[in-house]
Amino acid sequence: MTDAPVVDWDALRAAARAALEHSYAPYSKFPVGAAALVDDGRVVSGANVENASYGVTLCAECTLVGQLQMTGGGRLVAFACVDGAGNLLMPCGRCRQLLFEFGGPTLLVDSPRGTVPMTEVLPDAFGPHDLTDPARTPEKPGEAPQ
Ligand SMILES: O=c1ccn([C@H]2C[C@H](O)[C@@H](CO)O2)c(=O)[nH]1
Ligand SMILES: [Zn+2]
Repeated sequence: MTDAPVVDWDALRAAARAALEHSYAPYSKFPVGAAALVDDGRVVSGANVENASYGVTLCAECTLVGQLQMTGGGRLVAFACVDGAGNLLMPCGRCRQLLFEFGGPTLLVDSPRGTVPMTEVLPDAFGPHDLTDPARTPEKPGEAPQ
């Protein structure tokens, strides 16, 4: 049993708000900023990047995961996401799946009703553990199979 991680939620929310600066949301005019604590202490962030072909839009969580991978990978421990007014947002369905890959069931999500674990945000998640063929399954979430 590992101890609950120490999370500076104020700092994480501040990082999510800072990420808003990089949002490209000319169509929805709904900027989103996201930030996450990584198990090595890093904080990674992302912002939504929209497209004239609306469905091609990248949520803030997508660019956050891109930054995670491009700065050394690791496992997400805690996550926060805000709108342009700085209000906490819950990730959309697709992003819940995206976050599960890199945070697993213990990822803590900052929500308007308090901190909730991924098991509540995405119950009965489909994940790496469902790919039973070892050749296809990472050793642990966020770790690519060799
Ligand atoms: O979890 C979410 C949900 C929505 N958005 C973005 C996508 C789009 O640019 C805008 C309005 O849906 O909000 C995110 O970035 N993350
Ligand atoms: Zn999303």
